[in-house]
Amino acid sequence: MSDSLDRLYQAVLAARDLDPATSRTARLFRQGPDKMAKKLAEEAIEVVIDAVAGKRDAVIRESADLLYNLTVLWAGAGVRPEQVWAEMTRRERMMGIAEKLPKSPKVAKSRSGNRRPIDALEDRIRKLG
Ligand SMILES: N=c1c2ncn([C@@H]3O[C@H](COP(=O)(O)OP(=O)(O)OP(=O)(O)O)[C@@H](O)[C@H]3O)c2ncn1[C@@H]1O[C@H](COP(=O)(O)O)[C@@H](O)[C@H]1O
Repeated sequence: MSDSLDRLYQAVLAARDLDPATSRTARLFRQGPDKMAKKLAEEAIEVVIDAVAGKRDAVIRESADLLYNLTVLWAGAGVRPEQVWAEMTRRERMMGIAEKLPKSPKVAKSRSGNRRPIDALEDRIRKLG
């Protein structure tokens, strides 16, 4: 899958400076990050609605639209796909290590309540050295 997204990302970069009248991607870049974010959110909602409705084929189509709009947003935000793959690999490794760790009491959320389990796990692994 990452190969497809890598190719799409390169295509999005290539379309960035095309004529917005004929290129949706160029138009999105011209409209800026707020529009990119709006389109991505809209696509995510369309995937959700179709999934809840059990429309499998629509979920497939809308998921492709979602991934397209995600790569456009990445490009607009200066995020490269390999940075996302690296983060996913990091988490995969941590989860792999986690399976071998002794079970620990559920990590209490910090007062702000926004502690992500993956970050708490990373702290545990770091403390174990
Ligand atoms: N992969 C895609 C791709 N996936 C989805 N889309 C478009 O994104 C839209 C997502 O659905 P929406 O319901 O949001 O679109 P819509 O119904 O037309 O409504 P609006 O977005 O116009 O409001 C669809 O119109 C699709 O045509 C894409 N548009 C372009 N690409 C690729 O991006 C590259 C650049 O293409 P251009 O943007 O055409 O230069 C090429 O490699 C293309 O294949």
